[in-house]
Amino acid sequence: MFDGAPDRSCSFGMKMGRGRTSRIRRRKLFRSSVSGGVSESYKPEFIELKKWLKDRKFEDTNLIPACFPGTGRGLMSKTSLREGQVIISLPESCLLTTDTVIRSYLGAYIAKWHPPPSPLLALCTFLVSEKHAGDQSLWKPYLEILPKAYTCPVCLEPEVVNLFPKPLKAKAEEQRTRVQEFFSSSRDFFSSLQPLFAEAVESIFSYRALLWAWCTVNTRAVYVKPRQRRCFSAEPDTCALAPYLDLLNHSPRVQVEAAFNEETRCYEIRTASRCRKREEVFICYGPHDNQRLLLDYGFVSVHNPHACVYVSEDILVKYLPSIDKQMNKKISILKDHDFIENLTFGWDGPSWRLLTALKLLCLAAEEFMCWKRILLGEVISDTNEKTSLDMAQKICHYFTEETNAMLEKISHMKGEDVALINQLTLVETLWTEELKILQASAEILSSLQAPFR
Ligand SMILES: C[S@@+](CC[C@H](N)C(=O)[O-])C[C@H]1O[C@@H](n2cnc3c(N)ncnc32)[C@H](O)[C@@H]1O
Repeated sequence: MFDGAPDRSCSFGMKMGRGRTSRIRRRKLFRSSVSGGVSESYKPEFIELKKWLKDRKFEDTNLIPACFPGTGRGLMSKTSLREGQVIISLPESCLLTTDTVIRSYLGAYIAKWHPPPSPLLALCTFLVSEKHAGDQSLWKPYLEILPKAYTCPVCLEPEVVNLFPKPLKAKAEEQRTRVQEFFSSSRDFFSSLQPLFAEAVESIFSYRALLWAWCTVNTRAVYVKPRQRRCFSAEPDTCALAPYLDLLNHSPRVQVEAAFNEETRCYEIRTASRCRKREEVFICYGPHDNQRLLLDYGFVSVHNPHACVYVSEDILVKYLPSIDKQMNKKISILKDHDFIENLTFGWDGPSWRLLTALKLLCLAAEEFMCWKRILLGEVISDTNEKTSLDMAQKICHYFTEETNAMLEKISHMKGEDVALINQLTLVETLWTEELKILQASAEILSSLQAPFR
């Protein structure tokens, strides 16, 4: 979670916008938010968790667990929350870190294992082992509220991953390979733990169990200051599981500050957004687009201002005149100047990067020497402006057709395979959001094209 999780850099400690405009914008956003949450604090698992937290000196006065129509399980405000208020302050004793693992019965096994295990492996091993311990586990109340299954791409059926937009599909396949390698490279370490268990370790540390633990850390861990310990490999040791606090869902529209406070020795979250009583309280996991949210957290955010549609090199080339003798040169200029990736359509139309790449690709032979001016954002000619906008519109149209075809295919599959309905709905939401972006982009492009007609 929150960008401290494996493979991610931290963006959870973002600064809040402090000006008048951002305050007004936040208020407006806040007013339009929906709630309708139903409290879940009466549920036995939350009563147990509350007791467990209280024993560790944490009592929450601001929030209660609840279920919300759009986002599922999350936290709801008990009272109205002010801008700048600390909404949660979780004592160090509640955090599950590699320190917890080292202090446990696993510590001696980690210390003697070569090559040293990664901090991620230590956390995952602890989660699997404690889950296996059941009633005997000191962490049981926390383990009980963790999801039983996840929706990160690695957990989805291959036929569903196959329906992803191309760039996401490639990343999803990488994710699957990475988790499989994580499992196969950890098996010897798991075997070394056999003296701790009555059952065969293979049945405890199965692929399924490790996958569950990997997803738990990947979707829920908060970022803590890196530690360096010789008993671990060199990978960053920056993840901590933060029971209860990890029930907070993501909204791209809120801003928070979150960090471990060295003075209070608590992990604290301060919100920059006001929140009325009984509203869902959100934090922001980072300014992620929907493909990234699906890859890292297994969900899609509707109306996400950071959502976009990616245009890859092959699509660019597909729409260029095949007779352009300078095409290869143009592509290599784009590559050399880092203009071949992250070309997108967003809610505001084609990104500046996409339009710049298209302008360069559309340069007429006699304009070619001006390519540097294009990269600096200059206008070269009306013809160049027009042809690049026309090409953007064609690409947008191509994506719209592709998206409609995918939505039709998904709708058909939903009728055919009821068991896959939730997974299919997830990918359908992604495509539906992409379609809305493309429709907005097509309109903006039409208005940009108008002066050239
Ligand atoms: C840190 S947990 C948040 C609590 C989680 N909803 C739960 O019930 O345990 C992160 C996970 O919550 C879900 N989630 C977070 N924000 C969401 C949102 N805006 N809409 C839908 N699901 C969301 C995703 O499954 C994500 O992997």
